[in-house]
Amino acid sequence: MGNRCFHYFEDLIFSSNLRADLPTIHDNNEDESLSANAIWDHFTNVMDMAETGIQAVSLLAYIFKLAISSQHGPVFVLLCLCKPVIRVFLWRSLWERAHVVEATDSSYIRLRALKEMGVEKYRQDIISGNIGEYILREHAQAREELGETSMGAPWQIYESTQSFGLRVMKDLAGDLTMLYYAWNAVFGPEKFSLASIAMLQHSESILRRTFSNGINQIGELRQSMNFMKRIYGITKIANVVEDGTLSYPADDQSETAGMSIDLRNVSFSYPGSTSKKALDDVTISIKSGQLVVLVGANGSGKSSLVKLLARLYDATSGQVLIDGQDIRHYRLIDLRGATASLTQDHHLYPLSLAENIGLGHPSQSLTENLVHDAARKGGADSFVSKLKEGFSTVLDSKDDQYSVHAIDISGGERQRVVASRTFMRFTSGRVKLVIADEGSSALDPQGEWELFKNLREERQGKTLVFVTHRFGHLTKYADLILCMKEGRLVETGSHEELMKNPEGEYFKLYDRQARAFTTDVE
Ligand SMILES: Nc1ncnc2c1ncn2[C@@H]1O[C@H](COP(=O)(O)OP(=O)(O)OP(=O)(O)O)[C@@H](O)[C@H]1O
Repeated sequence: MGNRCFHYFEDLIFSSNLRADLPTIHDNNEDESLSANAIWDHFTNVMDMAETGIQAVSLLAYIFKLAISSQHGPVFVLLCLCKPVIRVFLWRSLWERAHVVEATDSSYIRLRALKEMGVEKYRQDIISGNIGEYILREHAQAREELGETSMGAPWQIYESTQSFGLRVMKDLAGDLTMLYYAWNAVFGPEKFSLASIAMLQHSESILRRTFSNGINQIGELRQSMNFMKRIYGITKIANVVEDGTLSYPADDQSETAGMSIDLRNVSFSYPGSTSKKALDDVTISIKSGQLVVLVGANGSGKSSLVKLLARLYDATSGQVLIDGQDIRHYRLIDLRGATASLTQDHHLYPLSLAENIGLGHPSQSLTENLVHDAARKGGADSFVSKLKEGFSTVLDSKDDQYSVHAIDISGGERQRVVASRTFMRFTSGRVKLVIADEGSSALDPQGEWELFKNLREERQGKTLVFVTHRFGHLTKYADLILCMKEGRLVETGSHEELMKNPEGEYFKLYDRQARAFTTDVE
């Protein structure tokens, strides 16, 4: 039963995660804490609390009966309950109110950041940079600066801020039964037998403990119930990027045409971003079948632009038109099927290399000759064939604690596998837009040259949009070069046209790169 519940929660989270798009993940990132383990813990908490509740009611009935039979009546029962009841009313929990927790203490923030550097991800940099001592020193200093400030959880800190008077009142309420015994001992000793005092005291202390436990758990109960509610909430979260209804490509569209793209006054800010816009009033027209190259300094908005084309995000304002229609009107499944993207952010899946390539076209992922052909075009075949298990090799998944493989490949080899996946995608015959965002950044010059050559050979019926910092391979073949600066489109044209303006951004970027090879001047 436990296992089945656990798997049910696990599958629910897994399918919701797979369904969510990027802005939705951003908006709901608090739900990273949502795991089947956590839910199972909360579920068992609720069960424990129900048990405590039943215990408390039974004990109360028992004490009531005892008190009546020993002639102390309901007054004594009321006194017993005073403390727990007062605690209920004075209970102060952060979970009772909507709250946002933000750390503002700079020493606290620094201490947390330094602690974070203890994880494996930073080991190599810390060892090779020889900065272990530095981190320890800074950590000690931040700890000292933090002084007595609590590092506790926000809800604990909140509970401890209750006024002194109220806390004293809560404590005094616990001594009322003792006062009752004392009063009776002095003014009516005949009412008590030693046996009845012992029994009442014993039952009272059990009742108090049970109530205290229950009350301590009230905050947890709320937290647990809210947590459990969230699991059902995540299945209902609608994606921010809404689906459209139009098929793509439209039936009347030529089978052989690539995607045409128009951006009209497009501005874009990332969800939650308070800094400047990633794209600011960009207007672009890309014709069907063109080879377009996007250039610009770091942070100029190139990747953001191609993310809008892949509809990973929607523009904040303005319009993106695909073949004359608003991109939001098309069915997402069609648009994504018509787009092949190759970026430096792509990862390999913890599956075999064959599947890693084959998943470019999932329904043909096991078709060996297609996979091998894609691997050849992506430049992965030569290194894969040298691996002992060839295309069946499963790479070591660093996140899998039970993984016993020790096989890993270089950054450039990974990029070749991802590029092969893109060539595999072409075999669907549905691709009309190819986006390559620095997808060759880790390749050696020969590999990069071959990749671009192979991509150009596949360009029939496709529009190609490349993002690059390296001029040469691509810019000389470009039908259109778009030059970005600080989120704005500052220049467009062919290489020859743009090179005619020595004051232009493109000329400066090109010139700086060319001079690196011809002079020693910085
Ligand atoms: N996920 C994100 N959340 C918030 N801001 C982002 C995010 N990604 C990028 N930005 C910001 O958006 C702006 C444009 O970034 P973008 O990645 O589009 O630039 P780029 O031209 O591709 O840069 P690079 O050449 O370094 O890859 C930058 O100011 C960047 O800091």
